[in-house]
Amino acid sequence: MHASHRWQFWKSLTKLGTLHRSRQDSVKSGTPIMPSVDHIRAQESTQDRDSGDVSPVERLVHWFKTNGGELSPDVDIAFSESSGYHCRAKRRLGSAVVAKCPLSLTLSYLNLDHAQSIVPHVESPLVECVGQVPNHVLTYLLLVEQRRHPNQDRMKWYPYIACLPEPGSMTTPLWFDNEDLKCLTGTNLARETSVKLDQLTKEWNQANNVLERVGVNAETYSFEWFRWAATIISSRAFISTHVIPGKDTFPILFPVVDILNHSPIAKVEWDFHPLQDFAIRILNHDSIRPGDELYNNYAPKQNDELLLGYGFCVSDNPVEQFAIKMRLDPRIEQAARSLNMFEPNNIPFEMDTSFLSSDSKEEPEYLRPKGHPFGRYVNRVPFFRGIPPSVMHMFYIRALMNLNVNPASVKVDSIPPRIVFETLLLAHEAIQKRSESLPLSPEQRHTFPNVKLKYATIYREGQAKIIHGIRAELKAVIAALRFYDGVPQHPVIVSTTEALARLSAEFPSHYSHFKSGLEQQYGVDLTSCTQYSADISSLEAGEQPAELSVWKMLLCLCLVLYQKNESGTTQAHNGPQQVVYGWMEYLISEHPPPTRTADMDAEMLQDFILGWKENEEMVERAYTWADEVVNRLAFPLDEEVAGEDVQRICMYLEIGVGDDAAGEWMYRDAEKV
Ligand SMILES: C[S@@+](CC[C@H](N)C(=O)[O-])C[C@H]1O[C@@H](n2cnc3c(N)ncnc32)[C@H](O)[C@@H]1O
Repeated sequence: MHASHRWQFWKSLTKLGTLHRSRQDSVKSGTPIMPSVDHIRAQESTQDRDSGDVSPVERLVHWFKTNGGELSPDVDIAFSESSGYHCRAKRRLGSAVVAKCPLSLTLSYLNLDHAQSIVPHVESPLVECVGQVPNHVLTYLLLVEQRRHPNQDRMKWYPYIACLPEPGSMTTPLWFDNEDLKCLTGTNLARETSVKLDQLTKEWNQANNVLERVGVNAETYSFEWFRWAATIISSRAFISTHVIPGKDTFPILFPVVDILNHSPIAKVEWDFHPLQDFAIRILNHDSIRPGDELYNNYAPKQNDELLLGYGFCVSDNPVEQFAIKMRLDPRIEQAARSLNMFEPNNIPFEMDTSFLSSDSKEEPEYLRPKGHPFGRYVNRVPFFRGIPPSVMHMFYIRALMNLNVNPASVKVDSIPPRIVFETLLLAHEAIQKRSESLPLSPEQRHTFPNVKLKYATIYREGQAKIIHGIRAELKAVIAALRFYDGVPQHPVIVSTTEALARLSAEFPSHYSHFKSGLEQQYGVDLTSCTQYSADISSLEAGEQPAELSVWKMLLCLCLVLYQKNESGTTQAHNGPQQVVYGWMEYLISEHPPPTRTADMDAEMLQDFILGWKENEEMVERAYTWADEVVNRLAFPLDEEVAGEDVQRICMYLEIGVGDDAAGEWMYRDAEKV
């Protein structure tokens, strides 16, 4: 089979579960029929080779070979606590084929279907259930029957079943107790586990109804054993497609071929001969040394799939991604559609538009960390490349809504920086929120109370690393724009602290008046910037942060100063810098001043705006504008002031309009913004 074929096959392989870490029989219903793990291991290790006793694995190999299976003479099947059964090279491999299993030894529902002649029939009361329960459920029932039959050693697959892991050693989340499940809190698997358990319960109930109807004793098929069979299938079954073409796909067990463990870097080939057999070949068999473990490659699987299906995870899994589900409110989506925002020519950032034609509601979407082997998403804006296009498109739509921008007025090949910035804020806010339920662990743990917790922790921490990595990437851009000191030369994010510093430098007398207004109205002192920052961020005005109101006053004053300068009645103290005027020019272009005034607290204005009386009408109009601008464009930013975490209210401000360099920050890598 060619590599691409193999990849496809693996991709569609059914999901699987766990191994025989400790094969004690945890099933409550009486004495275990099969030997316990300790018993097996005792047999595997202390076997007296001359006594004629046969260990379970020897019995398996004997059964396999005498029934047409092939196992390379250069390999051994070994058992260890950490790897369960696995395959090792005894010596250099003479051939690429490790094991080949004939179709006649496979186990699936098909063995119960006496109308077919592809695989041998088994005699069982379950034959009555064919066509009455889904095929995969019938396979679970057959497995349970084989495992729990009173004369199990006379059953067709006894040597194989005797080497399968027991319920007590299952480590998929279907076997997690409440303590173990806590470790999944905040991860996507928390929900998927409960969905899967619900589905299994439903299937079990339906199977019970059918068993009762056809007169099969349902006691054998307890939920515990049903769940065991489902885990065996998810952790080691293949799909039938390539070996039994022309039939609907179903899970099928290939004894012995399924004994190889997974390595994401193993180079293997799956060699299917339709209606005959299936062999596993090691492509680099020449480089295998005696004693090496021989691995299969279950395909590039993420840890959620590995944990849920197989009960283990790979540390630093190179293909790990973070599944996200984010949807627009259906009414917003409908409105956006009617504005043609789902047309390929309206997709921003040069993103791939294929998501428009796929049913994105069905397909999982993933955040991808830097250096991911699948590559990242195409996006003109480097720091958006870890986020899937459909999700970025959603943030973009919401950004236009927030800014009240008509999509028809935006050229998607030159999106204004303020829109990109709003999109960035929304993306950061959403990712930040999602990441809060998955905090990064302060230190790496090395010991765990049980295997389930070990793998759940590897999964959880891998997920946390990705979402916090993406969050940090976005945050770094915001942080790089955040401005604290000096004279800004480019777009910046400022709080009122820095904006007031500019006012002080450029309009000292207006600043002094404003400063006393702050003291009078809020009791905050501007003599120390740090003290002011800490005080203002802890104050509320009405139900809102007081800093919002300060911004309104400040922008009102700045607009008045700007308009008076325009009309030639005032000039900035510090002449050429005039950052304040540049900011006003930019804000006016974003939000033109209104022609009417709204209600306001005139007395309050008086405290902040020097010369308010003489320019009453102008000030009131300026305040109306400032109120709208702040409500639309100001945003909260969490940061540390004097060792405390506080929330500042900030503005993104460019200096003037038509500055071609204003959007440079959007196309630089996050670290270089
Ligand atoms: C197809 S079986 C492989 C044979 C298995 N070791 C056994 O004892 O039967 C898949 C199971 O092996 C275990 N396994 C496979 N690869 C593993 C790995 N890299 N690390 C830990 N366990 C692994 C998991 O329990 C998984 O559910």
